[in-house]
Amino acid sequence: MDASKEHIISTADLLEVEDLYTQFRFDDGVVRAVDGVSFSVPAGKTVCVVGESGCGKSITARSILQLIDRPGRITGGRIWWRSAAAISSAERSKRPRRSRKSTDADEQATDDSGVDLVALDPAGDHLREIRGGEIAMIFQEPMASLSPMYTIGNQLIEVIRLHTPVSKAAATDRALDLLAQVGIPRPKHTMDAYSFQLSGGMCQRVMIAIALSCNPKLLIADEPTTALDVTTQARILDLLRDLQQDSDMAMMFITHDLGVVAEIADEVVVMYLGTVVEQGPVDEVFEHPQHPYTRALLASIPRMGAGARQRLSAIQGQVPHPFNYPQGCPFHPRCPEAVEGVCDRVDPPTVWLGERRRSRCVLNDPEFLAETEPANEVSR
Ligand SMILES: Nc1ncnc2c1ncn2[C@@H]1O[C@H](COP(=O)(O)OP(=O)(O)OP(=O)(O)O)[C@@H](O)[C@H]1O
Repeated sequence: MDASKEHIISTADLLEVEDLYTQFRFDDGVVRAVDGVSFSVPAGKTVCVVGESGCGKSITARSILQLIDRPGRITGGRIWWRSAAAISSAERSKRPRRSRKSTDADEQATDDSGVDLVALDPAGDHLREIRGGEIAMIFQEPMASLSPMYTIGNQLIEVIRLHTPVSKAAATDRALDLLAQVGIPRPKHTMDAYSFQLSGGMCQRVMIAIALSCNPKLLIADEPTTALDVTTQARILDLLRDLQQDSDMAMMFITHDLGVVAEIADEVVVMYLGTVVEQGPVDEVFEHPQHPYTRALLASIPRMGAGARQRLSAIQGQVPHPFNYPQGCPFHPRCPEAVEGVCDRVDPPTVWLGERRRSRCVLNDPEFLAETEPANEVSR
């Protein structure tokens, strides 16, 4: 096992994404949406994934549950799911098959410490049980995720009964409890409403209730507040933070807003052009950012009390389209600290700066930089 993997694997990690590649293949090129991503989510903690638009945050999240539309495909890597249920299911899969529909792919996906979600049969029972059961996901557009054809109550009851064998009456009681838990003022009234009769904020609360209905171990939230007004955004964030703190649920929260990260994250994963450029405990990353991209992102946040005339520094240039993936460090064309002849030529090494802290930049590895600089190569 190489040194970088030793750091990633920890028994406390519930989810471990290991060198994940997801690509969209077209006649005229390949979009390398996720290009060798590794990170982990510890049980009960909130990990925020940040980066500008198009950096691969959503495709990483969707890859976890195999929700990638064609022509997209996971082309490499593993995604270890290590909940207690996944581990006991791994043990079950070693016994002779019984009633549960377990395919060869599902059996091969398991080892003693969990299940590799990438290797599960996309149409098999195992992935279906995990999706919406142990791992729930909420999206940016709550209205689009709810059906306008059925009442909120019907949709909530259906999800509850899909994953738990309870009577309709018991599912109705649970639905009412969940609506109250997510702060819906008149749960009984809302049970009979349709999504188009509710505000965006109320729809997102309903989606959170649906997500929580099976007591997930991990909630993946893909920019869940972006489509909402600022006040509603703050309320939904408070709700998610309270729910997460009251349970042992872990959260993977995708956002481009570092203000949100500062409020809710335990750890942060900074993505750029399909890669993780920096990762670590949120306080350490915010106080001592190691990657020039993280520094640029942080410099672009407006600061309270800096006065009306403060200048926001925008990051120069744009995220290149993954059809035009630059050679060397993916950030070098926009990087104010790029080293000519190095960053435009070689892949930056991943440098571990602590047990859960790393950065992917030659500046963090002076030895590698010294060895790679063109002047040194000539003299060798
Ligand atoms: N269905 C698709 N077909 C082709 N390319 C896609 C598809 N979906 C995403 N991509 C490409 O994959 C890359 C990563 O996209 P992704 O949606 O993960 O970015 P993101 O960081 O979540 O951005 P945003 O914050 O705007 O949601 C982008 O270049 C995007 O254009």
